[in-house]
Amino acid sequence: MTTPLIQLTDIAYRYPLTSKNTVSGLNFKLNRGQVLGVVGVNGSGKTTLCHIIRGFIPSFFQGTLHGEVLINGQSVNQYDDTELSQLIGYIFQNPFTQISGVKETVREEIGYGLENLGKPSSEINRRVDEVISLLNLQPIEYKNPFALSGGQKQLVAIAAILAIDPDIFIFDEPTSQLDPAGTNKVFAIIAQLKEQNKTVIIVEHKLDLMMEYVDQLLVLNRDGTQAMFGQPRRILAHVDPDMEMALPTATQIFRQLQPKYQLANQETVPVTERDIVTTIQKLKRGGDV
Ligand SMILES: Nc1ncnc2c1ncn2[C@@H]1O[C@H](COP(=O)(O)OP(=O)(O)OP(=O)(O)O)[C@@H](O)[C@H]1O
Repeated sequence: MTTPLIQLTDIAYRYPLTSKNTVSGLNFKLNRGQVLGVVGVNGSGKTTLCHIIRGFIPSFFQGTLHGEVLINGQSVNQYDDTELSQLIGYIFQNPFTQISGVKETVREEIGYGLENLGKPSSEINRRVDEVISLLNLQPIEYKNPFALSGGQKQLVAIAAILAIDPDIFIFDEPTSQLDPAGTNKVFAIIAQLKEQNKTVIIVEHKLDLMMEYVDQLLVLNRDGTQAMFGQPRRILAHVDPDMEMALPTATQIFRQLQPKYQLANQETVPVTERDIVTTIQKLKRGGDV
């Protein structure tokens, strides 16, 4: 049996000076090449979970952490900082957090992570050129990172991580500052990462878009406990209506069609546009869904 790339066992964490756990009962595995979507209401602990996987907790945030995070079979705390930055790329929810503040151009900013890893300048230049062209950042290449809009900063933050080419990418709401064109660009990159067999964890409120790419879904309850983990089509078939969970449009349409066409509850439900179109086509032909 292959070792999962990421494995969480009985994770519970409490921030310093707080009286109860922010997240608890987290147990799941992710294999290389899988894309995990993380959903839950505001404050349910999505960012906290990302910090735990990246090892920022408890090294940076302190507090009380129970349980174990294994990356490739080794505890995340046993990697040194350089190894971890090369292994896991982290795109912060707030791109302002990610800008180093020590570089004067976008080009230098994008190469900064590689520079810290001690890469030769020829390699840094090659990688920076590649990601600038991938994300069409040529028009802002020589701008000061602080002069950028929020959306541009977000793309530069993503570019800097892509340049490092880690095995694992954690995207914490990567499109929060982006317009639809920028959002599509980010999802196109996620599709590419998936083709390259990278492992991706993404926190994202744009459920319909996210469903096109994720293999696994983790749903957090309001209190930071794990509600569900598994294949999206399966787990969304079993969402308790009392959970106040936002559902993808395709799943909502299916739920609305169920009473009209007397469709029994299924083991799987449509989660993408293509899923629901196929379901409707079958219904029109009078077939089973
Ligand atoms: N440094 C901290 N110290 C104490 N409590 C914190 C700290 N950071 C976050 N929290 C609390 O932990 C809980 C989970 O926060 P977290 O940011 O992980 O949730 P989230 O699901 O990512 O939220 P959002 O969707 O709003 O980004 C919240 O109640 C938050 O106020």
